[in-house]
Amino acid sequence: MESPNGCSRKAASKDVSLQELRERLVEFATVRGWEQHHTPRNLLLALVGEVGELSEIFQWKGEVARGLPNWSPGDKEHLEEELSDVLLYLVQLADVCGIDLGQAALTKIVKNAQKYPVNPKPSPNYN
Ligand SMILES: Nc1ccn([C@H]2C[C@H](O)[C@@H](COP(=O)(O)OP(=O)(O)OP(=O)(O)O)O2)c(=O)n1
Repeated sequence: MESPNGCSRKAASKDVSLQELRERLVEFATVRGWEQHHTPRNLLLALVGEVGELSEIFQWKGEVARGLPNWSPGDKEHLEEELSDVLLYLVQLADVCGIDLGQAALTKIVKNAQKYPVNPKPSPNYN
């Protein structure tokens, strides 16, 4: 079944690994001769720029309900693109820094759980 942006549901539900993205991005840059430009600093600046573009989508909209029920297919497609740009630059940044992003993220989740145990005293942020 086709989604509004033309992607099949099967393709949309495929479990994509960070390693696959990393490999695809290395190929993308290599065949264009862009590796020389993909330095940590340049990729960080590109990432921040894309975070800005992502922010613009939400700018001035007020609070937005989870699932974006009132957004048009076009708005959702735009969001998909900007989220992807952020992810793709983040994956590239981690790669050129020699960081295994998937493992690093799993390790950070463990650290987060230790820092914020279940059933602590009521958090002032949520009460
Ligand atoms: N040197 C580059 C340039 C682009 N890209 C990839 C990563 C992003 O997914 C996307 C970014 O492309 P654009 O700079 O054209 O940005 P947008 O797609 O957001 O276009 P626009 O800024 O016109 O909305 O392309 C990349 O890997 N390396």
